[in-house]
Amino acid sequence: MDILTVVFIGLFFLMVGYRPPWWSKKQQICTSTSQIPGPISLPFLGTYWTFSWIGGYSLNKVHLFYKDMFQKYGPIIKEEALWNIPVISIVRRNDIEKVLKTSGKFPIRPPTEAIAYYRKSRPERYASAGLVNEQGETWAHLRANLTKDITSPQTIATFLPQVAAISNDLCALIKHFRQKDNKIDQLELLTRRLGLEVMCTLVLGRRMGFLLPEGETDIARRLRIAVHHHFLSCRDTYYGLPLWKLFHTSSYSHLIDSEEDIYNLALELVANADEATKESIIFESILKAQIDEREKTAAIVDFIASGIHTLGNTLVFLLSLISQRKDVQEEIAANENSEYIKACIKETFRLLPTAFCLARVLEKDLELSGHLVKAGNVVVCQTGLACRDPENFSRPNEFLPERWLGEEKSKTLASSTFLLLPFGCGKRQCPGRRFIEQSLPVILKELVQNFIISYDKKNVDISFEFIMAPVSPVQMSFEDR
Ligand code: HEM
Repeated sequence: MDILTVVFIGLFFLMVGYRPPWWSKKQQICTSTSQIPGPISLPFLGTYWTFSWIGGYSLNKVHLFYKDMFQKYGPIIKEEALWNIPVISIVRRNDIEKVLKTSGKFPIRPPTEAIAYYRKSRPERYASAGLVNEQGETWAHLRANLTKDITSPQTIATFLPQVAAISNDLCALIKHFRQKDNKIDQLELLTRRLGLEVMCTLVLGRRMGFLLPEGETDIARRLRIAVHHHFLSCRDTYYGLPLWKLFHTSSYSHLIDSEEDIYNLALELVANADEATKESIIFESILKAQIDEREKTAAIVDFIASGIHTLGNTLVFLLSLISQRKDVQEEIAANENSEYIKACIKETFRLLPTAFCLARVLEKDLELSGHLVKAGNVVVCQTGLACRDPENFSRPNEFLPERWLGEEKSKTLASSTFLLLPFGCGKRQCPGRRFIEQSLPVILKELVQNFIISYDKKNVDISFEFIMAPVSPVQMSFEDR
């Protein structure tokens, strides 16, 4: 074939519109974030309107918004914050993997700006924005100095007998509070009291009595409420219009009030420290850490506050799912094999994660679903939705702990890589992960060995409160086994 024939054939294909696959693939890469689809963005205000009465979505159902957006626009979508700053969400596994794998030495999780701003305004109390919201070298210094013991398997193992004793107290409390028909009226309040007792025991080294049947102590109630308000005001300042930068909005005032309450209550708890507290491994390691003195109180506050609702809500989700399957409860009660319980917990995190997405600031330019996204952009990995995608898991909306066991296990583990990340990923992942993963089986086993748990509803109603939370009140039955 001479050169003229090749040119002629080439021209012919160009004219009839045929393009080889490699050609169209290259051509499809959009190089500007403005080409990423998403809801209409208004000048200056961006896409905030979607969460108003015009848009029809509400912040407490933000997960439904993302579900609809991916259905409407495809696997990559763009929202715009104030000043039209893009926030990109992705749901495909290979995109999520790319983003999480490119994190460098100091991964950047977008901070809760309002907290960072407030803490900066109180230099007499705070030396930085704290472990959760700091970045770069300051974050790495805090992380290295504060998390060694809380992530150590040996240290955690010493706490497990206390976790068992606390779970026992929860069972006694359920027996005390349940009605004649075995129903507990607001289960979420009891599980958060458990979260409070567990976290204080871990950090302060002594039992606080927050689960005593004579009623919630004043300090426990105030701390539980302050942490709840804190999460809600974090959500409102983070996702709402950031008017708090101009003046003290009501959500910013709530945030400050709750930060102050939690700080003062934690100080009160520390001030009442007894010998046991002083001997606590975690408490001692915080006091000895080579960090600014102010960081130590902030760390105690952050550790206690991080665990109360995350643990309490996860437990409600777990119980709501196993309540649908009596056979699973029988298996847990009878089974000495911890693999089965771990499978139930994994399946709960897959279906009802308290943290349903992971955000990062991109450190490198990346091609995500046909779009070139530049370094510096905020990308949100929607892992919760990806875990319910039939492309990733068969029968994705069903609670099937079996998928994590036996023959199915390796297939499920392979398909869950970079998707099932309830505690995040990489250097910034949750330092409480190991403690929660070891404690939850102890708590679950204790409950299931005491009770047959049932729930009238098929699915627990969830609300976004900065983390996922069950809509109050959750009524469940606890019949003696
Ligand atoms: C069910 C319980 C919990 C869940 C689901 C959970 C989830 C998470 C997630 C998703 C992150 C973000 C990770 C990332 O960006 O990669 C995180 C960060 C964090 N969590 Fe947890 N968490 C739980 C319990 C705890 C507990 C008990 C503590 C107390 C030790 C804790 C302390 C923290 C801290 C300090 C960070 C910030 C870490 C950093 O940025 O370096 N969490 N958690």
